[in-house]
Amino acid sequence: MTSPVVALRGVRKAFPTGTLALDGLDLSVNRGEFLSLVGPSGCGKSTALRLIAGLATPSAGAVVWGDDGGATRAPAPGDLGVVFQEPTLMPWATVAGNVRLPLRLTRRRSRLHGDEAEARVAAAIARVGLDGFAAAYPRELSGGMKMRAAIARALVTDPQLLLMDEPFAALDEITRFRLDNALSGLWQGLGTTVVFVTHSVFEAVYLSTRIVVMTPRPGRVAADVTIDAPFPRGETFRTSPEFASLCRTVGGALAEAMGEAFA
Ligand SMILES: Nc1ncnc2c1ncn2[C@@H]1O[C@H](COP(=O)(O)OP(=O)(O)OP(=O)(O)O)[C@@H](O)[C@H]1O
Repeated sequence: MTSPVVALRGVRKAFPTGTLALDGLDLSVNRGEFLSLVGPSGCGKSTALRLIAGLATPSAGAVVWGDDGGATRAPAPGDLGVVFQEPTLMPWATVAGNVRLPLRLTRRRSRLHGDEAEARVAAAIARVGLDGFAAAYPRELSGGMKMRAAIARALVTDPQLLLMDEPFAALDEITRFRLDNALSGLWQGLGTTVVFVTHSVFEAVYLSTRIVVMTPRPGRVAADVTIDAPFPRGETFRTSPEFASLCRTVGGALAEAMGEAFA
């Protein structure tokens, strides 16, 4: 029996410009899963993520948290981690200073003492493979390292849900593969629920336990595909016939959603 962390129920989102981004979107995010959203450009993937993050509100329908039978209780600060395509680090602060920020914003609630907060920051930095860079400034880091710092910052509060909007899209392919591996390892180790937006069917299949394919705008669910290949999934999986077959299934569902034939 799966238990939802959050569900979008009959969600519609219309912007004041007249754009109808989402209409009739029903999507449950189950505890512990790695869920990817794929879909044509402009179908409302980021909008769906922003609604879950509480950065926007639905025009109709509801965002329902937990098993509370329909209450729309928003999560407490620190229960959510968000990572965008741009790492958005504070340039004047070190890696440790950037990673510490969410703890400073939520410390009163979590009553973390200074030492405990520092230990959490150090652990988060180590988790993403940035040992030795705690005192470095963002300008001293590569694009991949900046993204690792952004992930450490998102994970430092041990969120129950991690939302990621095309986090690796701007990185070169080798760095992207490395970060996919690092993220997959983190997810397996932490048991956090992840919702991940990507344009890459390959990346979605490699990382996910489930992929939701969305229709063109206004977005809703076109297909829901379970990816039940075992973890860890290294290069052996990436080059396997099973991987190729799953990519064909998801690619086919995407082409169908777009009303195209998939060769
Ligand atoms: N704040 C806004 N005001 C007006 N229109 C918006 C706003 N945010 C998004 N949109 C529009 O809503 C639609 C969905 O946008 P969204 O960014 O959610 O799509 P997406 O699937 O994430 O796109 P992409 O894959 O290209 O990143 C688009 O047509 C976009 O232009």
